[in-house]
Amino acid sequence: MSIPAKDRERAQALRELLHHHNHRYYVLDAPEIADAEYDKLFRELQALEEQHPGLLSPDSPTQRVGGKVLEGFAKVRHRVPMLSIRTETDIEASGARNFDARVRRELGRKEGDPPVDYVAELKFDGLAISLRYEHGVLVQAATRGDGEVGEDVTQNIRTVGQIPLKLHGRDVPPVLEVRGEVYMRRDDFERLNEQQREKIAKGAKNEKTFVNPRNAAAGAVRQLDPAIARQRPLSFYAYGWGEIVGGPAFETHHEVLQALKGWGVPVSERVVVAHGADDLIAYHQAVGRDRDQLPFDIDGVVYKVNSLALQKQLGFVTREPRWAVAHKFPAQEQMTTVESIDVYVGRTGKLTPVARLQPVFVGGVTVTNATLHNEDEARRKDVRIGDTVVVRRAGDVIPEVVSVVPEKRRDGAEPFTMPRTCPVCGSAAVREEGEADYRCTGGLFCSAQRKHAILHFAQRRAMDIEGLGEKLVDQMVDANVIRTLPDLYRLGLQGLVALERMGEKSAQNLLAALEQSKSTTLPRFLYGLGIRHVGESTARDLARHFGKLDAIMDAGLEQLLEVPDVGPIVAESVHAFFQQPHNREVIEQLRACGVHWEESEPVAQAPKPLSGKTVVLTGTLPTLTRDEAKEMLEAAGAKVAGSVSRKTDYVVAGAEAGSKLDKARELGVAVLDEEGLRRLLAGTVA
Ligand SMILES: NC(=O)c1ccc[n+]([C@@H]2O[C@H](COP(=O)([O-])OP(=O)(O)OC[C@H]3O[C@@H](n4cnc5c(N)ncnc54)[C@H](O)[C@@H]3O)[C@@H](O)[C@H]2O)c1
Ligand SMILES: [Zn+2]
Repeated sequence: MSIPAKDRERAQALRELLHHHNHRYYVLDAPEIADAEYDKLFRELQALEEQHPGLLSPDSPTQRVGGKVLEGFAKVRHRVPMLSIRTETDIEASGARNFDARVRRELGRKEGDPPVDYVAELKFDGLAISLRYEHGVLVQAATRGDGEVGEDVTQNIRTVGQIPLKLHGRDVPPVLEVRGEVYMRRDDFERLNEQQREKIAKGAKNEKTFVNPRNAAAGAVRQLDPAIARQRPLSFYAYGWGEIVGGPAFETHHEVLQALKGWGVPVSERVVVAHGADDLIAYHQAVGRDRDQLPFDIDGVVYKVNSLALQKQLGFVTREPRWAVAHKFPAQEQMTTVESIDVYVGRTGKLTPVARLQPVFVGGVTVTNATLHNEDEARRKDVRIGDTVVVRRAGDVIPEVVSVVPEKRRDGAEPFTMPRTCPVCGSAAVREEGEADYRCTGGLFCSAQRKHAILHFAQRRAMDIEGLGEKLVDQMVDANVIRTLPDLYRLGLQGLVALERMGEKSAQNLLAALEQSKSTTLPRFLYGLGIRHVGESTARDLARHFGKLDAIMDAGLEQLLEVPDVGPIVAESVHAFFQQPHNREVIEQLRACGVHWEESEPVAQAPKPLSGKTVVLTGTLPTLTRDEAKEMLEAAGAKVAGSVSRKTDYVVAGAEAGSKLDKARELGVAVLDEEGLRRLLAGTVA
């Protein structure tokens, strides 16, 4: 039967595509597509070739293990080929039955015959390596390469602390090839990428970040410079073997793993012997549950027939043994593109940059966006619009962008910058010193913060509006009955009763509570405005100090700083809040609605003795620590600066004062000792 032209063309296209991605993945350690996507293309080609065996060619990616030997490494011909593993396509735990059924069929087992014994292992997501020990000494380490010929990476592998250079214990075979996976733990990976980002930020040209731990591990092992390989933290687990000459006779796979462990080779604690399909299913489920807690990535589990005699009987097909299968878990990482970076405003005014993604199925759900947390984080990861990114969703954790695929960045993509105004209401967005987040300062006006603002305003310790709870606020805001605080005082009976689940009686009660709340105090009202850092006690301090709301609204930073217990952060926050015209407008409207309180005259405050003065501390004082002196000065209103300039009013110098004292003398700044400092604080020095 002839093969339709379209199938022939598709198969050709798939072969080329897969060759390309193999090269990126196995040779360059820099994949451009997610594994799940690669697997899909791979299966499509497999299906076409099964349907039309005439399409099969020996160089098809389906017929050989993917790797190629990198120039610069010596070649190693494997005495026993390093194969791949067939992947079970049914991703459900019950998929283990397919493998068991296949094995039983091929072994000619009938229903009622005893179950086959298997070994179940984790499928580590790293790089296969073959370690050759001769008389117990590591003599060569090789990558899998194309399965027949790999790369000699002995120098690099010697730097992996977990790999013994010498085996110990009894009966070590004179020749022993240990096969296993070199991998990178997740925390080591995050740390490595962090360092890479720092290097790149400092202008290093030939550095890059890695897409995932697997590629980082592969890149480290296949690094031509062992000094660089040494800096990459790698780990290792053994799961098999190649050539063995001499030594004890083994009957099962599990026995060999135990022997390897005895000789000092790391073998995972999670290797188990399983009797039949049910045990395999239970293993798949248990590992699936624990997966997120493991310190390294696995992409599934592997089942192997335990008996070596049965393994031999089952044999191989082209690139895979018939006695083993990989049973994968849903991918936790996928690649996708960033369509835009939006800034989301939370109910308390916090601005969060969010990457809007081309929808992608990862970790069992379709993900359309991933938080970038804050400005520093977005900059650190350097995510830009149009970028191809790796998105990770593990367990119930919210999806996050792990890394950017640097090769796929468009020309001219701009780094992300945080807007300086709130994208919802246009008020200034500010980031306080020492904080990671920007916040909208339009608390009373911003629709993103509406519900929060109303609830805060209504609470018992603020305006005390009884009956105005969370459910009702949600309902009124969602129905657009209330947009800003003054709307509360414009509610009528009709409007309220029209709300669902609102009886006439409760509506009347609410109106009465609102009416009553109009008569309040300045501290309650101030607190109710929800100004950041203004709690009840600060509201009281402000009210007492200024007496009148207008005085607070018009106060400059200097004046605010004169209030006892008000420091720069609070002053800045109060100032910024009342600078927003929208906030002032809302306050005017509230007053126009009849909200009132008794104002008073400002409390005459003894001015702080050192207001407006700048002091520099240097050297060691006889009895005060630097922090104590600083605290005392600040409490007296002084600013404590780090360096001496013409603006410095005093330098307080202790023992071993250095260049700051010289500078003070040079500029003619007054110099005090501890005694002088105490007099200054007491107000007896001018
Ligand atoms: N994204 C891409 O562009 C791209 C390209 C090529 C391949 N890939 C991915 O590579 C994988 C195929 O590669 P593969 O042929 O190496 O097969 P594989 O990784 O799926 O399975 C075989 C490998 O599993 C490893 N392994 C881990 N734990 C094991 C255990 N307990 N017992 C035995 N082996 C264990 C070994 O290194 C072995 O070589 C697929 O997941 C595919 O998606 C991706
Ligand atoms: Zn806003």
